Amino acid sequence: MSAENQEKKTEQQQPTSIILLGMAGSGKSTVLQRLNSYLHSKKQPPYVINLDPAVRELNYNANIDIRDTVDYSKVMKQYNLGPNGGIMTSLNLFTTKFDQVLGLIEKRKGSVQNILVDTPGQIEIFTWSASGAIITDAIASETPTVIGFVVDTPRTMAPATFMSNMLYACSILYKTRLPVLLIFNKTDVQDCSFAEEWMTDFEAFQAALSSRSATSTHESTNQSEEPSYMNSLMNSMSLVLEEFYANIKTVGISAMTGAGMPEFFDAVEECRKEYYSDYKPELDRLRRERQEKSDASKKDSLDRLMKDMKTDDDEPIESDASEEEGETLDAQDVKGGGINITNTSAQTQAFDDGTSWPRP
Ligand SMILES: Nc1nc2c(ncn2[C@@H]2O[C@H](COP(=O)(O)OP(=O)(O)OP(=O)(O)O)[C@@H](O)[C@H]2O)c(=O)[nH]1
Repeated sequence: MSAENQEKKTEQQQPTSIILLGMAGSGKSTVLQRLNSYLHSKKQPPYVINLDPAVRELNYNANIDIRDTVDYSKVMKQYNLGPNGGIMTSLNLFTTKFDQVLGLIEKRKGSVQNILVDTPGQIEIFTWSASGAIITDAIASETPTVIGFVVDTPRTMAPATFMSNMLYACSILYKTRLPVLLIFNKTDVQDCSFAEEWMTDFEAFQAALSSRSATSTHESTNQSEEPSYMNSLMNSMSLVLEEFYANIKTVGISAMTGAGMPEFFDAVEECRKEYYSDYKPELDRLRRERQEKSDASKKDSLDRLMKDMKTDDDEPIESDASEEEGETLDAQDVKGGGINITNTSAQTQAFDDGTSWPRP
């Protein structure tokens, strides 16, 4: 088999990771539950990861659940944090062990077709934190990854809410560099055709803006109360987002009734193709650049060290003192430059270091 065919075959065997993001209450967990049950009904059970440490009850069975590893309420108490700080710190602690999650994903690659990832309700904690970026990058470097941005369709009928969602989705696209699928959820309450029209027809969005208040989901009869700066700002934004609209995929679903599931997976398949054609080459290029930079900096340090050693003492160095005394360096000493990194008492209590991952 040629190398190209072999590569294609390996690509086909990779499961697709779908990371669900969205504003609080948009329905991420319900969507995940629906996707999970749909895939089970198709005899293609997915691998499910919950990254929300603060959720009380999950309405699906997660293979990996952050709550099994980090105790969110203990983290809050011991570090004196509020709810958002607690979620962020829990995610940071979990990220330190994410290599184990990747190991489990690696093992399941041949047997699952989809990996579903649920994220914390407070979207900014995941999208704008270092740990969120590390987790997303780690998953995306391991498997073809799609960001599923869940939108609450009935609420997005207000032009300002619609625009906020679009700007957020756009910022996530630029931040993660991964294919984004806009999931218009709750179509049992409100059909999403109006939003798709606003995305393709600028005049339709303008007409909606002039017939209702920017923050209202209904058409208004009293148009004089509309602040005109808001309308013109949103008109301009809509024009700016034209390029984004042209390249983004959308799908309407109802997590409640299960409508739109086949269309959802068709759209995911399209995004997966995009990942391989557009995103993966870019990710590989960035990774190569990072590697080259790190190699160059290592070589530079080594050269300087050799130079210093030569000027300090012109005689060649024959043996290391520790070797003479029969001591050996362990990996920890080498990596930490002799500094011992220890867990704080709070860390050891809140973060169960010895956890063997449940239900892998
Ligand atoms: N009618 C309708 N309601 C839905 C649908 N999907 C979710 N909901 C409701 O929306 C509310 C929020 O759903 P969740 O799944 O908790 O949303 P979430 O985004 O995970 O919430 P956080 O994690 O707290 O941000 C719940 O009351 C759900 O029952 C849907 O397709 N149709």
